[in-house]
Amino acid sequence: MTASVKVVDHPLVQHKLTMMRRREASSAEFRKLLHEIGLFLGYEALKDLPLGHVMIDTPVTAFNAPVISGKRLTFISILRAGEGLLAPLLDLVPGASVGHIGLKRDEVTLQPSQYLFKVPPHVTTNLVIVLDPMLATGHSAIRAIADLKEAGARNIRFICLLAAPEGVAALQEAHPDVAITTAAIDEKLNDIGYIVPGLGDAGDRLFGTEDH
Ligand SMILES: O=P(O)(O)OC[C@H]1O[C@H](OP(=O)(O)OP(=O)(O)O)[C@H](O)[C@@H]1O
Ligand SMILES: O=c1cc[nH]c(=O)[nH]1
Ligand SMILES: [Mg+2]
Repeated sequence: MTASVKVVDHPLVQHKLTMMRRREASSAEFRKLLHEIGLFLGYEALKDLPLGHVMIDTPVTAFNAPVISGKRLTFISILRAGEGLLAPLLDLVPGASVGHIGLKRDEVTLQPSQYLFKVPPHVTTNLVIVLDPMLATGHSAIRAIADLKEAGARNIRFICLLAAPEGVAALQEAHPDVAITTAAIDEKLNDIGYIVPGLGDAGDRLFGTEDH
């Protein structure tokens, strides 16, 4: 069975995404908006975390109160652009462990090459959330998740800001066990592998490295 694809269509998310897509949005605006949307995406992707209970004292009474229990979390940032989602996810779950996978897409072949793979040992037992704003051909996400499985990860979810239908289909085909949470599925890829209408190169826009 194929895992779910959840599009977070909340008006606040859609509005903020529109602001990000604008050519004239600065890196500072882009980063801030990605952070804000990342909080909503994380909220949605983690909504089934199991709860336990602990006894606490409020100023009024003792109370058996809900707390997150059981699942420990590892966030995996696909460099560079994943860093823009890592920060809001760590705001939500400060105690999560963090791994980094450095991938750079070749502009001609559209295949990613890996320059870093550094993940904590608990990926084998934790719930692993892979973060990358862009799911275009899907090659980068597919490679990252394959390498995480090779490292022993078994329980993996993927959060992105924006997906192409081609990327969603490819990721579902390669990793049918991985649920996807995104703010939008756009129309298509263009002939150089960019999401249309998209927002351009997320890494460059986050870090201000686009060609001038
Ligand atoms: O689905 P795909 O076709 O693989 O494309 C998506 C990948 O491309 C971008 O990274 P990029 O290679 O530009 O690296 P960067 O984050 O350093 O800019 C993006 O952040 C994804 O990792
Ligand atoms: O549209 C795209 C496709 C791949 N990577 C990006 O950053 N943007
Ligand atoms: Mg890039």
